[in-house]
Amino acid sequence: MSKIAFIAPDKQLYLQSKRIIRELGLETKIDIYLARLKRAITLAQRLQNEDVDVIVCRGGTATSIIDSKIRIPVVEIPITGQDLAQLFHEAKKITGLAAPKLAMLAFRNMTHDIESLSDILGIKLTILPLKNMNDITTRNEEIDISTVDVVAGGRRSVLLASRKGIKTLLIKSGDFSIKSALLEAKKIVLARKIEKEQAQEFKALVDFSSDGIISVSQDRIIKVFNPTAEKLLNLAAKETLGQNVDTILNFLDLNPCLQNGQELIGQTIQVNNNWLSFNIAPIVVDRLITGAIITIQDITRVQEIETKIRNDVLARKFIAKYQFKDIIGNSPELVESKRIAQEIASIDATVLIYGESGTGKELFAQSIHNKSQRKNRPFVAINCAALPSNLLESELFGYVEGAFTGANKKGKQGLFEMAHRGTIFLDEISEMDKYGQNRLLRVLQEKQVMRLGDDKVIPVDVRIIAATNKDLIDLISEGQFRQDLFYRLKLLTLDLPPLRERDGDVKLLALHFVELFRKKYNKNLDFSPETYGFLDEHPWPGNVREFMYFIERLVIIAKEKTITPAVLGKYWDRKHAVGHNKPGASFPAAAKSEKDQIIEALEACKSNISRTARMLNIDRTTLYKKLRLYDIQVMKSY
Ligand SMILES: Nc1ncnc2c1ncn2[C@@H]1O[C@H](COP(=O)(O)OP(=O)(O)OP(=O)(O)O)[C@@H](O)[C@H]1O
Repeated sequence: MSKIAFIAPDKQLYLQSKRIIRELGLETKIDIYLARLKRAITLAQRLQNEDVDVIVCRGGTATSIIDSKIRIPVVEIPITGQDLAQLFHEAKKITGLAAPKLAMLAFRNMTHDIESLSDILGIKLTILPLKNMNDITTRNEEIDISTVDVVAGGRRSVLLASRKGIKTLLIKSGDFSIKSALLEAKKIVLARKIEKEQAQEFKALVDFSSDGIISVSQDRIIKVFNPTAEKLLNLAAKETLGQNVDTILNFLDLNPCLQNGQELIGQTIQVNNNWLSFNIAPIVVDRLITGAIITIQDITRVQEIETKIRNDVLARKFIAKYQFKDIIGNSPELVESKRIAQEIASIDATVLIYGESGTGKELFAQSIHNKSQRKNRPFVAINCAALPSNLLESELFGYVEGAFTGANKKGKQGLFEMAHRGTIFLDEISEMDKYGQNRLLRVLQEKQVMRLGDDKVIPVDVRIIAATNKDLIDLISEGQFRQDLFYRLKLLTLDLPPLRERDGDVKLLALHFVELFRKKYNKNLDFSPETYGFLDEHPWPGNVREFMYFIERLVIIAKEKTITPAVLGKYWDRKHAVGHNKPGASFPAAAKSEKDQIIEALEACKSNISRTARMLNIDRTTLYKKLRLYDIQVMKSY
């Protein structure tokens, strides 16, 4: 099948063009057909489907094919100056007049420049333009025999005119006209080849792009819908191509782009539970907006890559290491807490953990994360009491370049962004100030964060586990805590019992920690059976943490191999006993000022906050407060 099809409406033109094509040596490149009007249209449509690049045709048949909305170009055989000169010459000959009055019925596309030529040749010419085949009859009826000497036109026009008794001339295409049409067709084939190659390259680019790409025409019809767009929007291209974009992407406003050429960058929209980023740009041809290109990115993917890079770069591993099996304890209270926590793990909702300091709130939070569907995603923990409120906010929500004095030049990703798809553990939530609470509430409500100093929202999918050792209801009544935030947080609550209420757990924990620290410090040490009972009597106000540090210290400093209650008394830490010592085992409280005591303890513990708090036998929150109260600077970061 050749790329050029010549459709001759009559036999004479068929034979003439066949000869010309042979003369030009184009037999293999051009196929010739004989067909008129309706049959020619059907033929053209078939040829278009058979990959023909261009059709060559003449007169009314060419007009009819073009009108049939065929998609491939149709080259019309023009009426050239030569054809006209020949026609006018014959008109003079058959009328015997020097200046015959000639009426020409011709399709408009055939009559370019005819009028100026008729002036030069001294012919009185009236052109009766034809829009379609029906016009032939109407125009013929309009011809006034008294004012016309000759009628020229196609086969049908000539037939009707001769019935009126007027002299007629058939407009014939000369060889030159046919050749120029064939050369034009050859040029088109070449241009289409280049165009097709470019389209192929463009298609490959679009098909393999990791971005979704949609192209829309000025009249809002979808022209391109690539495979990534299909995947991201969960729509098949065959259902969207040719459709109005407003019915398919009704959440996008294309007016500013299609009407004013406005670009839109990074509009984030949630589609089918996926956060997607949309860019819209106009297609401008010769300063006219001819359509728009929409590109789509999966934010989740972008964020995942960003988080991964960031984590790799910062070597910050947001990993939860504990699991439920690491939580030691057999007491019914603890067993029940573990049971509830495991139920909670399977539900993807906000959790609020209540428990005194050191009861294992973070341990439970990590275990919940590790048993949840988010277990392969980040677990990010932050203690809300550890940082002054403005720093806490920038840590949690991030900031943009120049958001505040001292802000990192390039801005910073907040922990919420880093925790995307994972869990964030907000310990000591009661210490978050009102601004932080407002922002947190927005995150919970809208599932998006806004960096400090920014006006762009970043969608985040984070499960929040908050913990407190304070009664939030008391804080609400004091106006310190937002009630609406409280209700949002307490969807699932978990109460952790203090160690003093866990029957039998002290012994289990003692065995566990002795084993742990014996290995760690390579010491051989055991407890006598009575010692467990002795340890059990202590209220352990700092709960498991306090107990764990106590055993660690004992393993390090005891020189005896077996720890009896008497040996225990010997190593009972005096400072450790301030305030909450076991009844009857009180030691004199230090006479130093509280500030000095704290500074001394900080030095002894190399600024380790947890150890310092343990040494002073206060919880970490209280220590942070006292540090602020006495304006004590801690050199090492905590
Ligand atoms: N049941 C337990 N079994 C083993 N280790 C425990 C248990 N409970 C707590 N721990 C250990 O005690 C320490 C304190 O636990 P964790 O930090 O989870 O307590 P917390 O309630 O979050 O404390 P705070 O409120 O002071 O932040 C951790 O080292 C943890 O591993």
